[in-house]
Amino acid sequence: MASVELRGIAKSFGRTTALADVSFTVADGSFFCLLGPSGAGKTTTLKTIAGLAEPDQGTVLFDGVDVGDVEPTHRNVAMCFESYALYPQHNVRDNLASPLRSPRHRRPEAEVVKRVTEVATTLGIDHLLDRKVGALSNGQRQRVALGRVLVRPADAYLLDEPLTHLDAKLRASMRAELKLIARQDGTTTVYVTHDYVEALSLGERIGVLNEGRVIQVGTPQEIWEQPATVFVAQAFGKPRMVLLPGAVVDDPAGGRFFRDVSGSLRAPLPEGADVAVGTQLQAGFRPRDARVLGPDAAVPDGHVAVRGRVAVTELIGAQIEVSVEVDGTLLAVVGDRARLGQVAEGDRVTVVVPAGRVLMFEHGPEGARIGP
Ligand SMILES: Nc1ncnc2c1ncn2[C@@H]1O[C@H](COP(=O)(O)OP(=O)(O)OP(=O)(O)O)[C@@H](O)[C@H]1O
Repeated sequence: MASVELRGIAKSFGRTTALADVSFTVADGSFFCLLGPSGAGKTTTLKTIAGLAEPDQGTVLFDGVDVGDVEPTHRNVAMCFESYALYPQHNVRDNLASPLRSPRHRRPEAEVVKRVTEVATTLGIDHLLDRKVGALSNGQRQRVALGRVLVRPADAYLLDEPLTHLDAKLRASMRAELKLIARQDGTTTVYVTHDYVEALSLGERIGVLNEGRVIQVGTPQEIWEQPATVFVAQAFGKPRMVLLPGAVVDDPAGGRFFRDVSGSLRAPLPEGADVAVGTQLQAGFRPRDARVLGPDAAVPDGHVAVRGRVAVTELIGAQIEVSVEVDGTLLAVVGDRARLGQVAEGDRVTVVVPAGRVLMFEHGPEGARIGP
């Protein structure tokens, strides 16, 4: 086991910049999720850690030691790619056992059998041990590929979207298993995903990557409650965080506040924020934090309100999603069917949100959050 640190990694392929500036540290024995959209540079980051991609700039350190000159085979990391490399003509048992039979990591046969059985049982593929890999479904193959990584002790596991080909139910149970395995073994794990639910549920810390840059690193709670930018805020949560454009205005009673372009939302500025009058900002809140009231409802204490018209309602099981149009911006609210079920398309409504749940961001898709 080892800590893994990346310092200022840059990597280009021809004219494509895959990594512009990537720095983060994964503590020894911890589970780190790297989240980002397609093309963000997640796989290239993993390959750089594994030594399969040589950075143009920057340093990779294991336990504080620069591993720039250490060959991939000597880095003692186990990596699982999304496009898994298995031996199709061999059965599952031999595929799982092969890392433990290689000259470098050879183990006594009794230990190999024990370990293979354990891993196969954990991943729910023990009934497939005698089956040829070529005769498996994609989801089964993906679990074999993951098993090949987990079967041998390593300083770090590097997992690239290892659950994408599984159905939702299996993915959820594999997530739980993975969490258990990583905790029990205490192996440093870097887990790449573009699924925010996976990142939030698995990661002790999460690094958010976009266009080859680390935008924020933090615990799931920090990332959720204090997103560094609009990009991070909108990368987590479905429906996405709602953003209303507006500007800072003078409060005749003293101080300043935020007013959205429709003029109906007035929200306090974050404590300590020193933003000039006229500065364009965006107010953001999570659809789950909002409630829909009647058009003339009184605004509850400690809440802010915005008025609009219901554009669409959509039933999602016991929940209902209501899209409210406010001066050209669609604003999603999610809640219980029982609570929101009375709302009909075309209704005039008041959307209320606890003032403490409203975040302020600078203008633009990369706008930084203002406040502590
Ligand atoms: N071998 C390569 N040759 C040329 N360009 C590459 C190569 N590998 C990656 N890239 C480019 O670098 C960028 C980052 O790619 P990378 O595979 O790291 O992204 P990713 O976040 O893992 O994406 P995905 O989620 O789609 O797998 C992309 O623009 C990609 O096209």
